[in-house]
Amino acid sequence: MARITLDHLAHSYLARPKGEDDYALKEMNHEWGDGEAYALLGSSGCGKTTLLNIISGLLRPSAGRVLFDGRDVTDQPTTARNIAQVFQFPVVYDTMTVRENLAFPLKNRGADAAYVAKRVQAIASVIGMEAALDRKARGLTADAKQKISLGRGMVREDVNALLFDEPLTVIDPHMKWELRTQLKSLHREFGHTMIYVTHDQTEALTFADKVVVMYDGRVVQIGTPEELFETPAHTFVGYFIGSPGMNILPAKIEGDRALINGSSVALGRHYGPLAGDVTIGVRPEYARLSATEGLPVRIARVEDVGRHKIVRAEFFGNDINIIAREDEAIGADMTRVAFDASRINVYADDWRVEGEAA
Ligand SMILES: Nc1ncnc2c1ncn2[C@@H]1O[C@H](COP(=O)(O)OP(=O)(O)OP(=O)(O)O)[C@@H](O)[C@H]1O
Repeated sequence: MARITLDHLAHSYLARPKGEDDYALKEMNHEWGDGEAYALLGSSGCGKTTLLNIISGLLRPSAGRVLFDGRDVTDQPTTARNIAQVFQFPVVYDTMTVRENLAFPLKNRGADAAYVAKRVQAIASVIGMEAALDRKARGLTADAKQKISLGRGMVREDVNALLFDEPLTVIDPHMKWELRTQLKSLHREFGHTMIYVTHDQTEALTFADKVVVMYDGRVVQIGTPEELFETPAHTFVGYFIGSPGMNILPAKIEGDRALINGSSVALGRHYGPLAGDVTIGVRPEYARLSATEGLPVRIARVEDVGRHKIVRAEFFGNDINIIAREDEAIGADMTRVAFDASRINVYADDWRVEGEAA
């Protein structure tokens, strides 16, 4: 397994990039820990696949270096990097049996027969295909073929890293959950460095120790699911993670208070003067309706989603979402919203500002 270093890494698909906008990946410097499971999360076109292809060696970056355990691999082809990859669509040999497909990466490297047999059996059990081991891959469903691809990706124990590019797209929803859980337990067992590309936050949050959130060619935050929830480093993270995402409300900050349309809201921390476009971020979980407390709000509708209710409302001309308990009565007298001061984040030009203890 390897520690992966991205050193002044940047990529443009243009031959002569002029400004920053011409870069699919803006310059980044990161070190990803040996044996950790990372999810690369972001919306379509933010650069996830570009970054994964640079790490795997399918793409040479236009600037910077990639290092595995401190060793420069930037100019090495994929085959020399000793990594396993699983793509969105199945890569299997139709004329081979499931067993032969799973054994292929091991036999290719000259592993001995007893080890291959044992390992194939273990992986077949992880992907739930023990009963189909002697069937030809031809004729299997796309779902089953993708499970074989996942198995082939995981069969070798000696790889530097395991890279997944949206591998569960063709898998049915129930199996998705099961495979994700299996991947996670496999990671615990073998400690592979894993990088998993997805645009699905549930997939990212259940799979990864650390989630790398990308936006517009940049890594905007690397954090645990809890950090992304509690202290999003960028408003995009606040908005993208959570269901619904964080409320972003224009405000003026004065010390330990935010002014919204002239009304004052307590903050958990103290802030110095801020430049740029200033907003506060409040998760719907940390906003509550009240008859007496807080600022005026107008409820537009209430959605009962089973576990809780999502209240869609208007707040000084902005949309705001509030999560209410399932058993909470929402009467006509609920005309105010109050926020949990210690959970409010402050942003200047979309980046989180770290306040001082009040
Ligand atoms: N081969 C290419 N040539 C030119 N531009 C490309 C190429 N591949 C990707 N891009 C551009 O680079 C940017 C990043 O694309 P990339 O595929 O890395 O994003 P992504 O986050 O993986 O998106 P998706 O989830 O849709 O796969 C996009 O603007 C895309 O249009």
